[in-house]
Amino acid sequence: MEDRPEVTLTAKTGDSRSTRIQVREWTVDVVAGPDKGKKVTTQDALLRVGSDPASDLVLSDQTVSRRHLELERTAQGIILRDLGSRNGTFLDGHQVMQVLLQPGDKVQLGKTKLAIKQESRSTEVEVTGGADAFGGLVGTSEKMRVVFAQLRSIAREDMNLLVEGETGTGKELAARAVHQHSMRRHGPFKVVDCNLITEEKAERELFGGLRSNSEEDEKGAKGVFEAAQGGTLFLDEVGELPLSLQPKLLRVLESREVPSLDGAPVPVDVRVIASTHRNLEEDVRQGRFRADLYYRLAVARVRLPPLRTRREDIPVLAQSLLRGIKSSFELTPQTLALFEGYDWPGNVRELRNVLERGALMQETGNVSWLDFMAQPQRKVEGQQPTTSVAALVTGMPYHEAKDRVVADFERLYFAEVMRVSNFDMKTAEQHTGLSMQSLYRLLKKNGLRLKDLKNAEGLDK
Ligand SMILES: Nc1ncnc2c1ncn2[C@@H]1O[C@H](COP(=O)(O)OP(=O)(O)OP(=O)(O)O)[C@@H](O)[C@H]1O
Repeated sequence: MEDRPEVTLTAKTGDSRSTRIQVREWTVDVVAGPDKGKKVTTQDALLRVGSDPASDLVLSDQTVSRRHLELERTAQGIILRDLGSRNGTFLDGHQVMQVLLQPGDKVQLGKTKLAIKQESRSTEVEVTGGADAFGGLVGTSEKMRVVFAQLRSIAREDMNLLVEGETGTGKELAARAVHQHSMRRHGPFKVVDCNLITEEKAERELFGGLRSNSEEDEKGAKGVFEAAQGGTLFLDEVGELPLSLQPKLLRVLESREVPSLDGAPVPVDVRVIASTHRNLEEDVRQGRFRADLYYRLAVARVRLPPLRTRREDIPVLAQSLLRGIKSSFELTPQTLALFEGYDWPGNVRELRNVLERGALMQETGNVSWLDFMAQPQRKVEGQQPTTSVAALVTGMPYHEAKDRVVADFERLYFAEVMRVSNFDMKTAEQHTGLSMQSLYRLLKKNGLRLKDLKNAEGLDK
């Protein structure tokens, strides 16, 4: 780094209603190692480095861990955080876990060396002062207010949008908010989980052209593009769409029509919002995702920041989520401090899950909040597992008690079903008797991701 990183998000002008913010670009250069010459330039506040294809800077260096380190641009400068890498992160030969980078620092990880520098280029973003929500998204941090401003202006245009972010950061909520603030708000909002789109299902479920001979299809089930006519189609986890199907999706996006039963094309008027937790640009470079499709989808791009980089949002989010789960429980300053000190790997979804369980326990029993957080090292040693939720809700009105028990049951049930199904969705489909689509949505609703469940079993290193 030539210059010490300065404050990169600065309120420049503005009154109580509106503020203009300068967002500076910064670059991470690989200056030594197998990926020498590779670089990433970003305006985002967070950049993840590792061999995992979902990283922002993906390294092929075998001595680098999948999730090796992250760099966060803050008002104080750029903070480097090692993410528990196998071979460690070094500055001037000293191993570091978390450090504020100084000008000229070179970061060593495995055989790779990185140089980080702030660019002089910047973009001005107008944010509305005091706006702490957009649609269902809540947040008072500057990072979220920038996101709200971006989403608000994208909603007014009718362009396709790619929403990026880690699991549970609110990508689907952002897509819904854009729909609600767009000219299409009176039209439908349809969701497709691209994880579930197989070759066989694609024609029927996505494009609706070729239909099988089943009775349901005879009745004229439409593909989801037709069903979203006049509205918005949300392609959840678009990076999971098989390569073989990508040209078909591209064709629909380009021609704005889908084939009908009789073969004649039907015009479709749909805005597409896609989401991904992956680094799709890297997938394009690696040939896992078609470049032409990527550019069609990512006409506008918005990145949702992880919760650990905007801890100041936690109190307002927690209050809002508690209202959502109709809990009258009041969070103490101690609990909020505990929440603010935690990293929330599952982001806002994990916060919601912790609040659901924790509020119930605090209202009825007296169990530590630490019990519900995912990071095992934060759990209190020697504490007994919590007793059955059913036993704790008898003092509540019936409907409220039922909702609480069902939520608790679903989480336990699906986590166990996935475990005994060896984390195979097909097997779980048979076990549960649910359709793949319902199973997937129930897993998602309960904050259960296959990857995390496997991780917990030590299967996905
Ligand atoms: N900023 C926010 N304000 C309020 N609630 C939020 C926010 N972000 C996420 N949530 C809540 O967290 C949960 C997860 O959100 P959502 O499903 O939109 O995340 P996602 O990024 O699409 O997750 P995934 O990648 O796992 O599909 C939902 O209950 C949502 O209401």
